[in-house]
Amino acid sequence: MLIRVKNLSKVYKNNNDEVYALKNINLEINSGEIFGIIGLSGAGKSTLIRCLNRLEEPTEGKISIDDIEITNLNKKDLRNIRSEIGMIFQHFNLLSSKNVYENIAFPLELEGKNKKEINERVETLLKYVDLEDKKLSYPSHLSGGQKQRVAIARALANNPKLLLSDEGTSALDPKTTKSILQLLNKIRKEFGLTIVLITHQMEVIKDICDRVAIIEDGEIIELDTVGKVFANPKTKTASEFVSNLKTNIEEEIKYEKKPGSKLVKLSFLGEISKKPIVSNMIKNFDIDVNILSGNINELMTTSIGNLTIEILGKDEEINRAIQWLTKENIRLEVI
Ligand SMILES: Nc1ncnc2c1ncn2[C@@H]1O[C@H](COP(=O)(O)OP(=O)(O)OP(=O)(O)O)[C@@H](O)[C@H]1O
Repeated sequence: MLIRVKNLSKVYKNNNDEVYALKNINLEINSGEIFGIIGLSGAGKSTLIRCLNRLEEPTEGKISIDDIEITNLNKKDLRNIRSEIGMIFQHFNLLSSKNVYENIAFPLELEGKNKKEINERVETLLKYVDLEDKKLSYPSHLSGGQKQRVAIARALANNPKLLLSDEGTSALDPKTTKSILQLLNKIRKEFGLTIVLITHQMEVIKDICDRVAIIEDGEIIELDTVGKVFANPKTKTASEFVSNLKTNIEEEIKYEKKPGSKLVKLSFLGEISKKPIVSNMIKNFDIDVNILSGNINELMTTSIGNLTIEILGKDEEINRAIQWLTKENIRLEVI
């Protein structure tokens, strides 16, 4: 589903208080894309994702989904389009009095499907999310990861074209988070679904998203492919999110810099990481290089390498080498 958001604003009014939760948001999300929205607490993420299915009413602006302007729809048409949008939540929102089978069957019952259709669909979904052995269990007897699998199966029951995830992995441990993200990616690939997710974890963006919007105080302050934001974050907030990912910073700090040397942190995006940059640098300039730390972050569509090196030599030679690195389009930071 192609989503277009134009000049979207949301103001919450409580008595005499006004909160500007979203300020003039513009974005397009492509069909089949996994689009991440990241921001700190209170930035406006939930408000934004909830406006996409009108769980929250926008104050101003337009939202269209596959060229249908949802901001204008009457209740009946809104219900129809909502049946094509699935949603999962941080705390799963399962019905505690219904077992796994009944939770997944619930949206199908609301759609008026007959028992046979419901049974076939629920069995298929149980298999898909790998929970066939839990079909008679109640939510209170499931782990967080299992609960989210049930919620995903329920969200997929009516074959939606768009899946919204409101912090869908925030309550899960890192290993379970990975497995849920893998499941979401499998769903996107196999069903061609568009997925929009909000999160405050850069790890989630790194692992699964094609593009990311960074939201702060109700505004989008950065929007690009995940690779570009990782390799070259433009705002302070984006830099902080990126650097919060595990790096070998501690080792760098422990390392004692020798007099006359420079510590340089290099970031390589995609193809460039395959070039023998360091050995070319040593050949071209009268310098020595010590590699202090390195890591590679695998993103959805590319990879980013980070390398921290110590360059030893005469000042002017080191500076020439640094200039050369910049010309090779390598992002670098002298520490
Ligand atoms: N129903 C409401 N009434 C009044 N203010 C609200 C309401 N819902 C959200 N807000 C305010 O709108 C702003 C954005 O909130 P929102 O929940 O969208 O942020 P968020 O980025 O999802 O935060 P979190 O990560 O903590 O959930 C905040 O200042 C919040 O206090």
